[in-house]
Amino acid sequence: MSGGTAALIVAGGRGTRMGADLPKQYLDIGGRTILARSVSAFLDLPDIAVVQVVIAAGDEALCADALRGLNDARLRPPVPGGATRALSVRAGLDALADAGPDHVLIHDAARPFVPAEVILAVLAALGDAEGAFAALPVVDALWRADGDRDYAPVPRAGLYRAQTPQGFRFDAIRAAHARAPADAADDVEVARAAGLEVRLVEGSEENFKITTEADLRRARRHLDAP
Ligand SMILES: Nc1ccn([C@@H]2O[C@H](COP(=O)(O)OP(=O)(O)OP(=O)(O)O)[C@@H](O)[C@H]2O)c(=O)n1
Ligand SMILES: C[C@](O)(CO)[C@H](O)COP(=O)(O)O
Repeated sequence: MSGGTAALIVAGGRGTRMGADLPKQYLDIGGRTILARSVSAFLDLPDIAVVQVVIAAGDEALCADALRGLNDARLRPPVPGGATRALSVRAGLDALADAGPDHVLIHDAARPFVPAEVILAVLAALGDAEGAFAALPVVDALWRADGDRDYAPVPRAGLYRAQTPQGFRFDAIRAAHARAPADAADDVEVARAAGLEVRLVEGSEENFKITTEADLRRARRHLDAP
């Protein structure tokens, strides 16, 4: 493959905040794993030419079980990530280099309900920007708390909650990640530090990240919703 758009699904975390017996991306929701749902969201789109999953070293059997039945030539064998999300992204970008994509959409495996329209909106924005990401405005009052008695209001005007996918020109984000700190919060931070122009596009409340057990209950309710 040369050109086109790659999807990079980061699944190298341990899910410590979930506190489950398995890393959260391998948990089943409604008969499919979180990882399989996230990967399928991109395989369902003909716009995606190749999908690369990044896992923690040693998770190969868990990943194979999680993705069993996903027989799509665009899905590459998983590669090992790193100790942080940024290092996992870097490993995934390096693994994609031989495919030579024009663009890459970087997505958390922990966001299994990403709507196609959000993915396509990020992809469309890459038509005339070096990067684009899904985000939602903060709509609740924000407080900075120190314990349950000492807190102060935080102005929320102009604040957004970043989601994924976060999409970029492939060569630009790969070069940026090669120089990025291992603790970069997300790929927008890496891109902007490298001077890339990154657009914000509307995300979705359906595109929530499964982080804690409460999110797992929310996800199961989401599937039952009419
Ligand atoms: N070293 C890491 C850490 C995180 N991730 C991925 O980045 C996404 C967002 O990270 P997060 O929700 O924080 O997942 P975990 O790191 O697994 O969660 P926790 O912080 O609770 O351990 C997840 O799909 C996770 O698998 C990754 O690929 N490599
Ligand atoms: C990248 C991200 O999804 C943007 O909101 C989020 O930062 C990933 O979760 P983490 O807990 O920060 O690893």
